[in-house]
Amino acid sequence: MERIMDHLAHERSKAQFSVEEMKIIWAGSLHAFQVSDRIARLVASDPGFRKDNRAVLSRKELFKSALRKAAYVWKRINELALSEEEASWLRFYVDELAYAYIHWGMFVPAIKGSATEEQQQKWLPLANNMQIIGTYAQTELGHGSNVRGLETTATFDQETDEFIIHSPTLTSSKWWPGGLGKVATHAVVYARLITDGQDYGVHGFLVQIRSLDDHFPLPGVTVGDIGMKFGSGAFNSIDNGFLRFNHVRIPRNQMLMKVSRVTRQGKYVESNVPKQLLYGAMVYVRQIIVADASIALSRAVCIATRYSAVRRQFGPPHEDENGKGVETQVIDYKTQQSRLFPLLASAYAFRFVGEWLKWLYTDLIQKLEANDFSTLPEAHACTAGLKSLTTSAAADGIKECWKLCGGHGYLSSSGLPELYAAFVPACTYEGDNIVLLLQVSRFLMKTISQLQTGKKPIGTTAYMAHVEHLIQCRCTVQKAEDWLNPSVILEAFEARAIRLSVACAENLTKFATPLQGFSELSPDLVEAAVAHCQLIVVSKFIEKLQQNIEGNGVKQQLETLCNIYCLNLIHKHLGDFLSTGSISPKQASLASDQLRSRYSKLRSNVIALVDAFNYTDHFLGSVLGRYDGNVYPKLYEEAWKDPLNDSIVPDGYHEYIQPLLKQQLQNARL
Ligand SMILES: CCCCCCCCCCCCCCCCC/C=C/C(=O)SCCNC(=O)CCNC(=O)[C@H](O)C(C)(C)COP(=O)(O)OP(=O)(O)OC[C@H]1O[C@@H](n2cnc3c(N)ncnc32)[C@H](O)[C@@H]1OP(=O)(O)O
Ligand SMILES: Cc1cc2nc3c(=O)[nH]c(=O)nc-3n(C[C@H](O)[C@H](O)[C@H](O)COP(=O)(O)OP(=O)(O)OC[C@H]3O[C@@H](n4cnc5c(N)ncnc54)[C@H](O)[C@@H]3O)c2cc1C
Repeated sequence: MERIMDHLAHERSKAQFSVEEMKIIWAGSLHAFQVSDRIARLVASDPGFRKDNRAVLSRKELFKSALRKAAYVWKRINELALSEEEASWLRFYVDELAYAYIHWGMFVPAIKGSATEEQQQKWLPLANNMQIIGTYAQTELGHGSNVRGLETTATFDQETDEFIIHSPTLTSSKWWPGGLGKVATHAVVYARLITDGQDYGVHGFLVQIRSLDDHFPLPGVTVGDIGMKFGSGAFNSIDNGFLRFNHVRIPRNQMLMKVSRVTRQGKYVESNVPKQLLYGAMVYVRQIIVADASIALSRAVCIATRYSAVRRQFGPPHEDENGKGVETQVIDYKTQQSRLFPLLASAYAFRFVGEWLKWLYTDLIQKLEANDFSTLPEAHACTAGLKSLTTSAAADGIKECWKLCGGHGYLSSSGLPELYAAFVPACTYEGDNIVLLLQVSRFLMKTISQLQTGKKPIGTTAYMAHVEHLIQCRCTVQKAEDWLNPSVILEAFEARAIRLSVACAENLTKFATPLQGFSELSPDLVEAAVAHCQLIVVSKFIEKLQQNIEGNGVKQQLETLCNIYCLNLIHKHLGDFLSTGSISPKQASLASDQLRSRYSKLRSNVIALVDAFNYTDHFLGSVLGRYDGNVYPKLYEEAWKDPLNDSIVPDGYHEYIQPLLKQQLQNARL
């Protein structure tokens, strides 16, 4: 048997902590680690889940392959009688975007969140058994961010006890819903509710769009795919669709009636729950997207880190562990470290804030069930803000990782182009990132105005209670080591965040109306929101370190990562920290010194830190990120697999190359 050479073994031997213990920290618990590890291996060893040919498939082949895999996933879930938790891990590791993401991720949560108990009893078993396949049809051709501006109508017909769903204009066509184009049989459709001639705004309706017998669109329904999207593979395996209704009738009881309902007599009746609960599915998914951001970024970082340890360029002659003369590993260049290590730290930071956000969401749901809506505004602000912050950083980070791998990063076989193409729309879907930050700033301005009324800020805004101190406090750092003190870091971030918010609140008063002020100051408001969200990530990382963290050297590594995450943010947003007087130029320079020294401290541990993600080679899907570091032979092998190399002389030679060459030859002879 061929011995598998581990080109990264020397790197692994340098680690100063227990990788196995870190895997548990990354997974969240021993149980989560064990389940996810088992399912990851199950997927990796099953040829039915092969994905290495995705980049060369045509759109139709890619789509069909995604359909096949989705059906195979369902079959395996049933054959193996997987629990809900195991099934989620299976879908996750299969790593193929398909209609099932929207069915399970949005359609089912929308029903759970907005349907009455009775409606849930009818529809959830059908959806849970995949007897119907659903999509989430909110966005329209002319309206995405502005949900209140949706045009599709749902007009109540008292005579027949039905709603008539209609698309009055081209711009009212539903546009983008995943799984809609070719697969979904049902949709949660967001439409303006009209009864008794009055428009009550946007509500959710459950509408069947295709026959369950022959899959043809039902009468009055026009539906199709919106076309190819950015990048090969990636989102092209999903049929994002368009949908138009021509007076389609649905029974009255297919309005999702938890938040409000229409009676048999056509009377609109509000329940005692806030109307924002209609947007509940978005809060749920935004929280999941934060976890996705840490996964996507950590995948890219794992690839770039392993490859940076394998790749060698320039440098004074070194001897490797076998005494052979070699060039410098690119990971030892300080520029490479200053680009890569903050991304590694961010992956961990996002993991922990994602864990916390999941807790916040679970807590919200428990409170909502007890009719306590008090934490809804904060949960909305946190999910919106952290979704925005983490997806923007992860998308930029993946792109940086591809550049960190030089030319080879641009190859499909690096896995990075597809990862980028698949992840970058997360900056737009579930709310454009800027629009979401403006929601956060609205929440911050409201919190600040309530300080004057004596209302005590809670949760992630609790720091605002100390506004008087934070507005005038001075950072105490005198030497580089002082930057390792978590309370010093926290105070600097709190001071920057509150000073930016207070400046916005003061400036807003200078405008004739709040609307005008919000519009004029929106870039500043976005910066204040970013500062607040970064503070949340920083504080949750620091809180994580205060927990009981077991394992040889694990806590020390996490402390170093936390320091790098925070100090790099100070470095990147120095303008904010200096202009608000939160730190001085001298302290900024000490922060940079400390950051450099943290990179050196982390260096020998980075391969082990990416190993702790516990990603199989199947999941990573990258020649550059292989666990064994055996990059070059495998790149060469992959190159041979390209369809262009199926023949020695390419198709088209006889039509287009040979005549050209012959012509040139004849011309030369003349
Ligand atoms: C192949 C390789 C594989 C690689 C894999 C790697 C990648 C893995 C990724 C995994 C992918 C998963 C698949 C994902 C599929 C994507 C599916 C996408 C679906 C969608 O996009 S669905 C459509 C989403 N649409 C939006 O998000 C629209 C955004 N707009 C809005 O949310 C709202 O319109 C608005 C909030 C911005 C403004 O609305 P409006 O004007 O009505 O609101 P106001 O500003 O006036 O606010 C009113 C008050 O309501 C509060 N509010 C607003 N929203 C909410 C909410 N959601 N919850 C609670 N409260 C809310 C405001 O704060 C206001 O409160 P106030 O007290 O009055 O101030
Ligand atoms: C891959 C993918 C999958 C999707 N899946 C679904 C789905 O399953 N179901 C569904 O319903 N939708 C889906 N969507 C649609 C998605 O939710 C919308 O694209 C998103 O909400 C943004 O809306 P928009 O496209 O209208 O952007 P726009 O709002 O038109 O944004 C365009 C620009 O205007 C700016 N802008 C907009 N409003 C403001 C403002 N008030 N202040 C300042 N700037 C502003 C934005 O920042 C952006 O730069 C999907 C989208 C993508 C890309």
